Amino acid sequence: MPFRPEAPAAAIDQERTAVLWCNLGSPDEPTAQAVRSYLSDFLGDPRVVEIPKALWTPILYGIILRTRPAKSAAKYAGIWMPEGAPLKVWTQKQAKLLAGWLGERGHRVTVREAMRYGRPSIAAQLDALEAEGATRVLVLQAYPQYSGTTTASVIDAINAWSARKRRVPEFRFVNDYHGEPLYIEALAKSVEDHWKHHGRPDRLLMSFHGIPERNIRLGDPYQAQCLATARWLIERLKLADSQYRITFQSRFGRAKWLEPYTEPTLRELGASGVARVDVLCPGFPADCLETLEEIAIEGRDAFLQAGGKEFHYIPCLNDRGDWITALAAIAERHLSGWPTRA
Ligand SMILES: C=CC1=C(C)c2cc3[nH]c(cc4nc(cc5[nH]c(cc1n2)c(C)c5CCC(=O)O)C(CCC(=O)O)=C4C)c(C)c3C=C
Ligand SMILES: [Fe+2]
Ligand SMILES: [Fe+2]
Repeated sequence: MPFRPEAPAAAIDQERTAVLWCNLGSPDEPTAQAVRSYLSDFLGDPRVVEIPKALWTPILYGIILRTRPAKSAAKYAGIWMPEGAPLKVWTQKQAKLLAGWLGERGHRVTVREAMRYGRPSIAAQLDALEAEGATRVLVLQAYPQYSGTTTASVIDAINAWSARKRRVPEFRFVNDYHGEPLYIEALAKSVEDHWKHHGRPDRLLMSFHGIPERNIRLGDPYQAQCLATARWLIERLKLADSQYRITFQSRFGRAKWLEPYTEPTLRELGASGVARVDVLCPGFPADCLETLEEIAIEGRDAFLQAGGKEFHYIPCLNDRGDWITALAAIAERHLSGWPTRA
């Protein structure tokens, strides 16, 4: 039988577009066992801990994974939602809302959430999209500021999946959106909404997740992007220098991480007579352990114990309409040129 190529029109009709909304991920349950499995995946990622494997593996398995899982599990238990881990619940909801928004604008795209560590994994979601016939995938990440430790690690996971495939879909990656005006506007509105109900604080503290300072010296643009996001927000909210602080949280290990550190800053503010502080975490689009526990519980305690009088935690963007609109605008811009309209 002679070879009969498919008609070009039929081939084009078979193109399917998808958006993969990626976030860090959480353990399946708030138990030491589930946290151990999650942390071994997370902390075994060479993008996250850049210590040579021969040195790091014995420390990770011999020390960290013996003690940290139970402690972290207790913290997760304190913030767990009826539907599951907050980060997963919000990320899933964001994917649904984004799909609805894009659908209403006439785009024929599938949106799926995926987790870099834990479930649903990036590989499992790409397998599902492949089974549904997706031939183009736009990869969006829940990290507005680029870091090798997060953004590049998601790209590594996509590449690892692709390495096992004969037909690799056409991928597009959005590496950051730290200066996206609609993202800044959604953050500003979330702060203004809070202030409308609760009045204004003496200080607004903007806390970003930290990374080792060494990563910055080696070329990671993360710190510059966090500072730029904060700067846009400060300008939009018309804050004077005395009205805000920018800090970095979640230091891990003994190396120097980005400074100033969040918790010591909260203590310093409480001790120096600042009565009320409001904390916003602009780098986290979804509430999670780092915001609900480390800031809203531990940070509050630190500030009040040091002498502060009133502590307000301003929630992450989560399912705010203005944030979903921002996300959809970013998606739409990067979908352009792909025929997604029915
Ligand atoms: C060990 C090094 C770590 C680096 C580097 C790091 C960078 C980094 N992380 C986020 C966002 C999140 N991290 C979260 C939890 C978390 N982070 C680390 C360590 C590093 N993060 C650990 C060990 C943990 C797990 C919890 C614990 O045991 O303390 C989370 C929350 C996850 C959840 O389930 O809620 C987020 C989100 C960013 C943005 C970042 C670099 C820019
Ligand atoms: Fe982290
Ligand atoms: Fe933490």
